Amino acid sequence: KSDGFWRRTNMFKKQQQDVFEERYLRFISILGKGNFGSVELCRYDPWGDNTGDLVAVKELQSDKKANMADFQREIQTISSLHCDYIVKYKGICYSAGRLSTKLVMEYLPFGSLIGYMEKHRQNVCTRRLLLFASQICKGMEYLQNMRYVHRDLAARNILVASDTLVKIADFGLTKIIPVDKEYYRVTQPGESPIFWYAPESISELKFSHKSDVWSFGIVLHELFSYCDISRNPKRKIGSYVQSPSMAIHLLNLLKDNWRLPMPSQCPPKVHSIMMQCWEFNSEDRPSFSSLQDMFENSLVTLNR
Ligand SMILES: Cc1cnc(Nc2cc(F)c(C3CCN(C)CC3)c(F)c2)nc1Nc1ccc(F)c(N2CCCS2(=O)=O)c1
Repeated sequence: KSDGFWRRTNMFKKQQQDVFEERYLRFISILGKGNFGSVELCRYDPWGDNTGDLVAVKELQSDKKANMADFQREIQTISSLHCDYIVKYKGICYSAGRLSTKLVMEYLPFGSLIGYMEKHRQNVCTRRLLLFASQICKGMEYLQNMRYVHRDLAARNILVASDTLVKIADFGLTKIIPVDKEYYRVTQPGESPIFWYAPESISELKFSHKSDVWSFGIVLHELFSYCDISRNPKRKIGSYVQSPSMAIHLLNLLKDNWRLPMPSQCPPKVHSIMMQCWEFNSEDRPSFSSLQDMFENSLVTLNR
């Protein structure tokens, strides 16, 4: 079995598969709703005196039984990940009444990176953007070592734990790369906006660590554009609109070597890293470990 397999199965680390009792899970507010289901802020308060922990609880839309298998896989995935730059799994809650399972995770108070950047864009300096970028890169390097492909890396799926810490969230589309292959081919097109997709993912539905690197380049662009999608040229070509003709249009643009322009006040070195992530041929793109070195160096030079 591959080393990724052994690490995932936690043969050596007793899985604290904590079960949370629904009666102690006190609803506070809805954090987000989507086609995936919903994520709620709750307090797990067995003592009933408000001393319990705040937790983020994700549950499937009850009518989406079809996704139950996907949700089970998401729970299996997130419970196997132990990394400072990935949102932490806390346990599961079987809600008897609704015959459904809820995924309990740590609560990150600052919300999604997009909301955070919109709110704090005035005082987030380049050094902090590079810190966030290198943290996302570390999280992705860890995922790669576990032989997982995220497949939906985007600023909307990055959460902010504090002013100096961001974490990767939402493993709903994450797949394991089989040991004998370098990529995962999905059977039907997903629902994610093709804006974050590598060319081979658009044209052949192929996903690999190198297609995650392409998406990481897009996240870099989002970071250094302060997640301001209004100033985002690809929005104009409507790549938020999912349609086959749009995919062909985007693919031809990429084949003609069109790429997102450098965001204003983005350091040229960071732009060159983005361009390396956006090499048309997946094998020409850097790995997350070599990207990590590039950030270490740029953080150092920026310090001087
Ligand atoms: C696991 C987790 C831990 N902590 C947190 N904290 C968190 C804290 C917050 F104040 C907010 C907002 C901030 C803005 N005001 C207006 C509303 C609440 C917030 F949205 C989140 N959220 C988590 N998950 C989560 C929540 C919500 C989600 F829409 C999505 N997702 C969406 C599609 C991919 S997604 O799965 O990432 C994941």
